[in-house]
Amino acid sequence: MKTLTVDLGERSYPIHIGHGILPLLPEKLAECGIGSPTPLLVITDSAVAPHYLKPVEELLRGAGYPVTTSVIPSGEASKSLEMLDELVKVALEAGLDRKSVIIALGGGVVGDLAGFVAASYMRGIRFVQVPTTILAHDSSVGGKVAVNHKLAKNIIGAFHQPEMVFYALEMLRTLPPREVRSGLAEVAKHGLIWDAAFVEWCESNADKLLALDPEALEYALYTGCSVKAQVVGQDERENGLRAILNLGHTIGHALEAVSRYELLHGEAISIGMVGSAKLAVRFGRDPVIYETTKRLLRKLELPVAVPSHIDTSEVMRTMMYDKKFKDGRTVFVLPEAIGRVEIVRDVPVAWVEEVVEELKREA
Ligand SMILES: NC(=O)c1ccc[n+]([C@@H]2O[C@H](COP(=O)([O-])OP(=O)(O)OC[C@H]3O[C@@H](n4cnc5c(N)ncnc54)[C@H](O)[C@@H]3O)[C@@H](O)[C@H]2O)c1
Ligand SMILES: O=C(O)C(=O)C[C@@H](O)[C@H](O)[C@H](O)COP(=O)(O)O
Ligand SMILES: [Zn+2]
Repeated sequence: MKTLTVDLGERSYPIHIGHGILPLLPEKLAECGIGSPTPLLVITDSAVAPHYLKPVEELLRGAGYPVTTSVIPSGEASKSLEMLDELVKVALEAGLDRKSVIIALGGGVVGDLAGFVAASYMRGIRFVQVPTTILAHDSSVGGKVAVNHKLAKNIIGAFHQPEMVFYALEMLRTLPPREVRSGLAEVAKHGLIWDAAFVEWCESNADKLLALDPEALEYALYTGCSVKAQVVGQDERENGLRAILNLGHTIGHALEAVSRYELLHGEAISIGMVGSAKLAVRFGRDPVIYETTKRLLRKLELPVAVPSHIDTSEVMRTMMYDKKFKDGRTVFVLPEAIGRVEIVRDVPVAWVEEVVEELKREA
């Protein structure tokens, strides 16, 4: 097992990562100040529960924790105010108080939702991330928790850091192949924003990653978590640097919403990252950036074009709700080289629209 730290002063926390570490969960909980008999509410989803809820529950009960469980429907639709309401009811009926702890056992949907329940229940209780997807190497770190509004993704949320991230990689074995690919988009993103050598490594090891080779996966997820931890450690609340983690997300979030979440998060972000590379080339950056980005994402078997049925004007309208846009002015994260990005203001809306159209023609 390896351990990283998200360095945030009194809100610092460990990320434990490794294969076969699940049995260590109670011990690691106790180490971060959540000793038994702290009451726990384990929130998970309907696709994760059949594999992992019972073992996790047995482990925790065996260590003396009183455990309540709640299983939400799997899928993005669960990141909603209705589900928040439902989980608050569960928490109240279980008698959770301000000393209780929520355990988010699942992917980014469970993590974002359960984290937001933790951020808002009784004005904030502690929570722990137990990620079960590749994508969640990103979502479980950094404390962005949220639900969606029908007009915009992640628009109702908070910054609420977990007490610990416990990443037992043996749980990734049951991931459907499409979810494996989707998660690899955020792995690629961490390379593209921060580490050119890691981008090269991902390209050379794409086959191993897609086949869930344990060693390759552990290296990639450790590296991805470490990039995220470094960025969040320098800018917890996205006053500057942290915005780089949004590479591909301005176009990507709009595509996700307009596709009614038919496109998975990583798929939409993959297309968005190709769009950002195209925009960078329009600003005079080296076309090699675009070619490398696209080649890497293709190697990871991710989509690199906008599905032809997506309506460009709806994408443009939805994009205007982006949290980075201020006073109607566009703000984009664009690559300036492989492994390095810049924040660019006032990207002409016409260029963005043309790029989305180009990406559609390439479908
Ligand atoms: N907070 C953040 O910083 C952040 C970062 C990136 C993404 N996100 C959010 O994360 C969400 C996407 O996360 P995701 O891709 O993990 O999606 P997800 O949570 O929906 O999980 C993907 C699918 O895999 C299933 N699943 C999860 N773990 C499994 C396992 N081990 N075995 C079998 N099936 C499993 C889930 O039930 C679901 O059907 C989006 O809502 C996105 O906005 C948040
Ligand atoms: O942690 C961050 O900061 C990120 O931007 C990570 C993204 O991968 C993630 O999708 C995040 O939820 C996007 O945040 P948002 O503030 O643009 O909704
Ligand atoms: Zn993301």
